Amino acid sequence: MIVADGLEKTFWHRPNAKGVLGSFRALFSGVGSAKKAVESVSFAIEEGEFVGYLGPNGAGKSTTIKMLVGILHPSAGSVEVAGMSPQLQRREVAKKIGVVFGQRTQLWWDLPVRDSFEILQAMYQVDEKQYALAMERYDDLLELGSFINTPVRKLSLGQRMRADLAAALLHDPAILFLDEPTIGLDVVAKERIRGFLKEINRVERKTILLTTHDMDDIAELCQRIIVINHGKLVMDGSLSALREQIGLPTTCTVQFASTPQIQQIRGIERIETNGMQVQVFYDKRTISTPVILDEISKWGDPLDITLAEPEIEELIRRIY
Ligand SMILES: Nc1ncnc2c1ncn2[C@@H]1O[C@H](COP(=O)(O)OP(=O)(O)OP(=O)(O)O)[C@@H](O)[C@H]1O
Repeated sequence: MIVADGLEKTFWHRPNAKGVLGSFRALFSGVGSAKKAVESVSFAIEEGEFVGYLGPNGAGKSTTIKMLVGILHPSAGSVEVAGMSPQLQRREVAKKIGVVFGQRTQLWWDLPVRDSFEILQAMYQVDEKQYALAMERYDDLLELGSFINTPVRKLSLGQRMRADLAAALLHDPAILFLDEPTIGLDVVAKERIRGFLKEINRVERKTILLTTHDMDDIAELCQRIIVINHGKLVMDGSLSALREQIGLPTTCTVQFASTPQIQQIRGIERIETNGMQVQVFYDKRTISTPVILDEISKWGDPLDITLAEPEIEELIRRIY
């Protein structure tokens, strides 16, 4: 469905020049430096997959998406979306894809939401029957009814995102590219968007590629994650594979009745204390939980013991 093969994008940064003449000089002087925003990135995404495309700020995520949807031309390598080139067959590819950039809207700012939808209907040549079906389905899932006649500029961020998602889906594309669709939303609005995305992936088998900095988006939605850093692909696999690969520590938190007499335990990663609370970080592949509990019981009287598997935030932090 989506194939990136040795994908690269180099941007040319020129020094700041003063005035129009200076800008022209800078343009033709050849002075400046090349910045590889995306470097030799390859992956293949099958129909119906829900993939998280992750990386720290400036890693090259948006640049990749822009090449996948045909906005940018790769400096090297190739892209295939629904069996076509987004650069050479932009119109045909546009019919197969829906795109949402969380930071920007594709709707007309001063027009009511419904008018934007009708413009998009005409642009994508969606027939009346399909349009009515889409409206019914997405109104049901996204509850558009309460703001369908409101100008886009008056919508809350959550409402705007719901309208943008419906707009991206009006022409029933098989593939969705979502660049930070939950950015800036409150917890309830995020949950609503996630529920919607899960539904269209599961029921309609939409293939979804999502960039996000929200760890709950990843945990709840993505069956597979691809991580890039400094433009290069550093990981591609399931979350559980990632956990195994990184080998992050399990945390055992113990609350003692009185100040514990802590002894070092061989083979653990580290111990952190906070008053009468102690946290032991260990890799279960090296040392078992019963051994840890046995050692801890020698330190004093535990009031409460909790075990926690590595947090997804910590996993991602380690890769970055
Ligand atoms: N049009 C451009 N011209 C020059 N440099 C650019 C351009 N677009 C992006 N870059 C640079 O390419 C690099 C990757 O940017 P990109 O926007 O793809 O990162 P990102 O992973 O999406 O980051 P974020 O999470 O902050 O959105 C950055 O160093 C950025 O400054």
